[in-house]
Amino acid sequence: MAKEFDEVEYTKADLATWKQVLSYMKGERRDVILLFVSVITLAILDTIYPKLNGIVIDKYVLTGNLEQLPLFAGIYLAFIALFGFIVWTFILLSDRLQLSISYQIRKDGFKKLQELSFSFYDTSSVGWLLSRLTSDTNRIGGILSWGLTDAIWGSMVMFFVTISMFMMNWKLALITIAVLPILAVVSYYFQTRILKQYRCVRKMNSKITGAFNEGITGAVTTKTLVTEEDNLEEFSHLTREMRDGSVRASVINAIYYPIIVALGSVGVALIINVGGMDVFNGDLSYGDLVVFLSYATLFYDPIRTIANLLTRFQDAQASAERVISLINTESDIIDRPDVIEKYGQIGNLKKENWEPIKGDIELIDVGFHYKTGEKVMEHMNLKIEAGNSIAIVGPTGSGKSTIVNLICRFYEPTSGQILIDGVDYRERTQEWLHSHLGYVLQTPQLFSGTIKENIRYGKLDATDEEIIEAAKLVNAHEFITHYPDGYETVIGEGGSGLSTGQKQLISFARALIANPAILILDEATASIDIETEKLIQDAIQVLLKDRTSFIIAHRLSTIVNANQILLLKNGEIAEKGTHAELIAQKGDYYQLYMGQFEKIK
Ligand SMILES: Nc1ncnc2c1ncn2[C@@H]1O[C@H](COP(=O)(O)OP(=O)(O)OP(=O)(O)O)[C@@H](O)[C@H]1O
Repeated sequence: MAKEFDEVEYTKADLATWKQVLSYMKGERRDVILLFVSVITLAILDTIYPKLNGIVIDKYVLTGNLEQLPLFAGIYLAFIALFGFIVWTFILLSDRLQLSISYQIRKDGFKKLQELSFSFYDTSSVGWLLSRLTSDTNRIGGILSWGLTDAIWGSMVMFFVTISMFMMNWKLALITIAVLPILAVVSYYFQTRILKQYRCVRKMNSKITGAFNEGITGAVTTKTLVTEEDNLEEFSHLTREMRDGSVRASVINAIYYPIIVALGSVGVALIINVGGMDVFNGDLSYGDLVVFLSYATLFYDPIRTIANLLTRFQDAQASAERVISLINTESDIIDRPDVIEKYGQIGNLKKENWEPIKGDIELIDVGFHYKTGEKVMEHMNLKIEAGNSIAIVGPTGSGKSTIVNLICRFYEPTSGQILIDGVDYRERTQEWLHSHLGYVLQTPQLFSGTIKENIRYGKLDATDEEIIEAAKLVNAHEFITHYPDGYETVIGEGGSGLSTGQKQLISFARALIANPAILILDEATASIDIETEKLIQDAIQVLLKDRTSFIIAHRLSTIVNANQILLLKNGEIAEKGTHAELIAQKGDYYQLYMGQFEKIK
């Protein structure tokens, strides 16, 4: 089953995962050290600041020694300036660390997505993958930068304040610390509940994103099926649940904060009570009492931060597991080490060892089943000589796409062999095969950019002349030059602004300029006007010339012109031959021809 948009599963901390996540900080060693130093310095300054107040009260205010106050004003100013500088430094460093970690994880994730085979995409939805590379990576980056900053600052403040308190008055120090366990338990209790609500809100948010996605991509279908009202009701239900979850989180927050403040006040009240007596008895100065009151607040504050961090860590743990599992996913189709050694891999292609390709293809006893399904084909044998075109026809689900996916090595046979120029294609790298392979999809995939750029995707170093030549050969030149900007015309995402036929012609030009030895053409079924249809039929013949081609064919002209026709039925080659031979056989192809192709002649 495809993974859900934002599957939320929470597990215990896993050291191996965190070790791998922490390795992303390796390159940032200098920033991490600087961050540690600045946060520890901040905690020290936080501890010193109340002491300054105590000294001013005891030494100058209470003694009336006011002439020294301007000196202290100067010290305060210097202190505040240093404080500001440290805060600036750690905000900058934390942000930088977060961005850099997220960037590196995202880069590795994207690289992995490029490497993974088709079978991976059979079970992972686009939404699920997007969540991994966006919100999950942000969460990991956040916990490693801001989370770490908060944790170090919080624990260091508590550490320095505790030392300072014990140095001043151990009795008051113990009273301050006594409130700590109650605060910690209460904070953890509430933070866990708040987090639970936020998870629920996030899950709803993911579902809403999914609903938006489906609403936008399926807008036409929704309208034609008149399901707007049902969709709206479903969407309202999701947004209501999200609102309710957010309100619940706010309510818990609203209860939590007064309780924390009240508990903190209990600590402060105890200090005033006991400390007041000590001042009265002369065991404590006024200044130190004021310092203790400040310390109580300073000491309790990090509890909230740390409790919040502990719960956020659980979230980040789930994110880390999902992202790391994605990054560690092994592709089902991998080249053998000795093959990589000889032919290289992306980043280090050893093209000098690449044999030129002719385009002979042979399937020997090929059997195949998808990971999740039953056998799609068994003992398939087929031999195609270089330069020949094969039209594959057959009912839906008969295995047409499967056979071309196997030839492209998007999937590998589960038994048997596929030979290219007499050699098992696993003896060479995927890059070798794919660089000699062109695939024109039924729905042409165009990218936002100019028409020229779209054609150039086929051969990145193509000259403008080559691009125009290719466009001319596939009958695209004329309509392109009709645009005021010609080849520089900017087309939108997915080729919006162009008709289906025009998109097809551009994708033909792109395939032609790549000049692959093996071409796969999934012919479009969409009917287009007669004039464009004729242009497309002619362009297909140009495209197929002198290369081994497989066409999942729907047009009679393509089928008739093919060197061989394969009629597939339940993953088997039911009939094979030229059009004339198969018509003469009066078998299934004949029936199909009479019943279906006849109409679309
Ligand atoms: N990714 C997949 N995972 C599991 N089973 C699959 C997958 N793709 C196809 N199948 C199954 O394999 C069989 C052959 O499918 P295939 O897509 O090759 O047929 P097809 O002839 O191209 O069909 P169509 O004309 O509808 O595109 C079908 O039974 C299909 O359900």
